Amino acid sequence: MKLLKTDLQDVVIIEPTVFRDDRGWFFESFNEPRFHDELSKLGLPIPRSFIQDNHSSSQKGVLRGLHYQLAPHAQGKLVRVVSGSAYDVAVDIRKGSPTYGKWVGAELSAENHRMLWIPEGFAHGFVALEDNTHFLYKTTDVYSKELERSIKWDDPDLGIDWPAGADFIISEKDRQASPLKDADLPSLYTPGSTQALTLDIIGDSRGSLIALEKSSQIPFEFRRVYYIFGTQPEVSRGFHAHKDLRQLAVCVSGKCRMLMDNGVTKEEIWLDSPTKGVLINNLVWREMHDFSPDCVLVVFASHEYDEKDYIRNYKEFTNLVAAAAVSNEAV
Ligand SMILES: Cc1cn([C@H]2C[C@H](O)[C@@H](COP(=O)(O)OP(=O)(O)O[C@H]3O[C@@H](C)C(=O)[C@@H](O)[C@H]3O)O2)c(=O)[nH]c1=O
Repeated sequence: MKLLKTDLQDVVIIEPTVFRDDRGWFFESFNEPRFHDELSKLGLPIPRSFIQDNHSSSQKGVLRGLHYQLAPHAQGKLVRVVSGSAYDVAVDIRKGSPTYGKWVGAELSAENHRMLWIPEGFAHGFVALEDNTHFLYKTTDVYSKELERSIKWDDPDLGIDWPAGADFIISEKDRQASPLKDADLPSLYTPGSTQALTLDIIGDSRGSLIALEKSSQIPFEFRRVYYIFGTQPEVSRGFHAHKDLRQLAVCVSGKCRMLMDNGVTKEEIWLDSPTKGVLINNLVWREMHDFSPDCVLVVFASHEYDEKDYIRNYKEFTNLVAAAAVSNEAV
């Protein structure tokens, strides 16, 4: 499997290794460890696990998009075509992103077996270039009718260079979509999201060194660093969320199990190497379990300590998540 960069840093084309013989061909259409490994090599974040698969069929000229979902059901999509061909487009719609409003396109076909990885925070659309184009995709979150949104496919502010052809066939919903300037958009980071990071090692014969700098490794201005150590294995900690605070946690020695919950889905990650970090955005309920006796957990925090920023009651947390979803819907 080869990952090819596009003009949008986080969007990549995946070219699987196809094994051909006189019977036909074979390829791995998805291999999670390899996918994660290849993303890490490009310094890209590891996505949440895929939890839904979709399959659509379109006749030539059908244009679907530009679609996305808001938090807490934002979706990353791994898309491919298994019959026919399509011109596939991803648009960076993350407010505050250096590539905000920029788009990339790629031809995906049953023939070239190419896939496109479109992370959360991007809008997605495609036009079928042939009849009977079958589009298959994996998503990192479930479909949400309430949180799905569309941006107008021909918004002049985007200037997408769709392949020329006959009149496109477009659903009524997509005809009614907003232009980017009026759309309800995600931010560069999504409250309620977490992200596993593989930290770059600078090493030589003397050993390894990891340097954490704002921007390259820590995507926020950090104002505080603290560390947790000497926690007994039977003791669990955390059990709170933050209204605004964002953090990056790394076990520089030993290990512990982090449980992160955005009020809708739960994720677990073992911090068991100084090369593994986890970015925890605001509105994430976190718990830390199974500390090894030698565990030293270093945390980089976006703000100084402020008790008022803590949400220590789980019910209050889920109420806040629900209120954030409703206010997203109302925008
Ligand atoms: C996307 C989706 C739709 N549906 C239903 C809703 C509706 O009744 C019917 C058809 O939905 P749509 O018209 O929105 O289908 P479609 O226009 O194909 O939507 C898709 O477009 C591409 C570009 C994407 O990126 C996808 O995420 C998705 O938004 O299927 C689900 O039940 N689950 C799903 O995951």
